[in-house]
Amino acid sequence: MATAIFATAQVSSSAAKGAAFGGVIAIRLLPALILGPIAGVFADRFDRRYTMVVCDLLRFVLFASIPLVGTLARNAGVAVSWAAIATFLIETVGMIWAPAKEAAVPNLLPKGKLERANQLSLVMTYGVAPVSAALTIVVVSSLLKAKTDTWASPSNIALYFNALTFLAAAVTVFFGIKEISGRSAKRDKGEGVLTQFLDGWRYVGRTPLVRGLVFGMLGAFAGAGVVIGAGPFYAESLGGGDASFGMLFGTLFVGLAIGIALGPRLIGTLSRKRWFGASIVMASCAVFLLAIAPHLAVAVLGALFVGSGAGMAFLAGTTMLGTEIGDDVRGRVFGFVWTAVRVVLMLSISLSATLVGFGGTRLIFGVNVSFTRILLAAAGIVGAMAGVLAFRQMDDRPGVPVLKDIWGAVSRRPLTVGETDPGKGLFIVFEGGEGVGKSTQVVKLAAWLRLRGQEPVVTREPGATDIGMRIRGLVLDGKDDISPRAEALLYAADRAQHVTEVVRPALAEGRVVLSDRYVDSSLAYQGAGRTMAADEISWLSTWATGALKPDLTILLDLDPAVGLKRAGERSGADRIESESLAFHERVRYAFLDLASADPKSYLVIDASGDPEKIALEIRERIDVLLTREPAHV
Ligand SMILES: Nc1ncnc2c1ncn2[C@@H]1O[C@H](COP(=O)(O)OP(=O)(O)OP(=O)(O)O)[C@@H](O)[C@H]1O
Ligand SMILES: Cc1cn([C@H]2C[C@H](O)[C@@H](COP(=O)(O)O)O2)c(=O)[nH]c1=O
Repeated sequence: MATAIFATAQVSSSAAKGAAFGGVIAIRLLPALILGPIAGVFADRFDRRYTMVVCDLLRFVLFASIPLVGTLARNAGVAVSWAAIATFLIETVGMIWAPAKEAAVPNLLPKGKLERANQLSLVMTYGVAPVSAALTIVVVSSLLKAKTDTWASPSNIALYFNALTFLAAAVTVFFGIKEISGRSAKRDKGEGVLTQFLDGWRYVGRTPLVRGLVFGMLGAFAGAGVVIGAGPFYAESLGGGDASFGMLFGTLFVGLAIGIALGPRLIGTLSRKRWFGASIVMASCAVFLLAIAPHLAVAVLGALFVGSGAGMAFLAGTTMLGTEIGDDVRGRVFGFVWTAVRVVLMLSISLSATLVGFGGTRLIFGVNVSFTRILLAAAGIVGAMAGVLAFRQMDDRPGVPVLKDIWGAVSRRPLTVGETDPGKGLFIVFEGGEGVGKSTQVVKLAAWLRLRGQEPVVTREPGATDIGMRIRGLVLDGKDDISPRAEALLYAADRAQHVTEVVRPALAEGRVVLSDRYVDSSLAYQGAGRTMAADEISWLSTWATGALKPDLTILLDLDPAVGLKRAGERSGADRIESESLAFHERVRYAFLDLASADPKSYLVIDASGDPEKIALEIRERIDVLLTREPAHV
């Protein structure tokens, strides 16, 4: 806004003002075309914190230079030319900054909190920031009305302020968020820039999830572009003018905010992959409703649904880009998606505005139909097709009826698998990496419970049943190459038998069950360790256990290097213990992520301390649980 207003302020005729405004906007989009495809390589190749800091410092200097050059040159031609060049450079730098930032954020948060973080970020970016910017510019303009020709004109002040925000961001990221550099130290694998660039494109092409995300996002943005481009003519076709257009546009944004703010609460546990496709289909159907709306009231309803569908799809899409795509390629995927989205949006806005301008009205079956409506109907159909395509590419619950699944999630009765009453017992699970002391603590807690007159059932995974023992032999002792999917299924099979044969009967009798490992081990080892999709592993375990959840999970957290050393001193390394340290580090962080996403269900303990102190900490928590639940005493 500041740069476009600055450019228009430098010229006087209305044609020149229009050209200056449009020129600045066009220049802002140009770098996306030129630089977008390789911007992601920067984010994957270099330290993301330094990339962000350097980009912000450059933007600070460039923004400040626009009013400075204007004041010093005292020549409209020079000022506007430099504004255009600086704007181009700012946008170019922004193209490099954005994938670095987007790729860094998922490493700073537990996976379970990323959706919340994205909600906050989207509301700030598209809600709070533009409104505050518009208000600031109104206030600054009215305060400085008399000083339009000096260095302190409103647009100059806005630009200096803008420059300072980038300086503040650079300082914050450099000194305050050092963790951004944390997990990226081993990223440079000696590959050339071109190889990394091509690898990124190949990854987008061959990964169904990313393909689905790209189809869906591009379809949604093309539809949004058509709605924006055709908007003024559409308002006319409803018999309204600028006020109707303003109302529809405003409603679209209200819908967007509603989708982003309330969507996750509405759909509860529905698979995010299904939610993404379904939201695009919903937004596209609403675009079709706009096309056939007979009057403004129906069109306002349509705009509300277009906005909320788009908001939900945007939130689900950005969250999945963060949670489902590996750190090493995430920058390139973000770079690719943002570039494609900008180009599609720009093209669809300008093409649709041009087309409806020339299109006029057509006579169809004796009815006068404006070309705007035909275009909107086509956009609705294309968008819905993109949504269905995305849904099919990404569906993680094939065979589960879609509408029933959505209704189950909305009505809080998700279509889980054979969910049964867990009984009145207490189910305590010990989790953590290798050698953290789970078995040691299970024995200590069992002994304490016996002193209190309880007879706990002590069990473990894998291997608590006869079948489980054979599975344990296969997954841990065998030298065979087991594929990740087969491994996940073997652990799930052990778990199904374990729950049916040992855990549920004991809980039904009201006993306390202490299990050394459960579902979280699969999420951590097969999900994060083997880098399989977490929600697929989760679904498999839910199916295997009939959705039986522990009452408390005690997570013993320890540096894997220390744990593996402890375990190695005890016995030789098995198939999983022999995995790399990086594998075990991923496992550790996955356990911590799970605990921080649901802190009430976990007790996280530093396992490097004295075993007796750890046992005391556990007893204190169990004591509270047993006292609160008289059935177990
Ligand atoms: N807090 C502790 N400090 C030091 N050593 C410990 C501690 N707790 C347990 N150990 C020792 O570490 C080794 C591994 O402990 P334990 O078998 O209880 O771990 P675990 O988590 O069950 O391991 P795994 O998952 O590999 O079966 C044992 O030799 C045990 O005596
Ligand atoms: C339940 C479960 C376990 N694992 C792995 C984790 C360990 O390496 C072994 C079990 O050995 P322990 O000495 O009994 O702790 O199996 C896994 O990868 N996935 C799982 O679901």
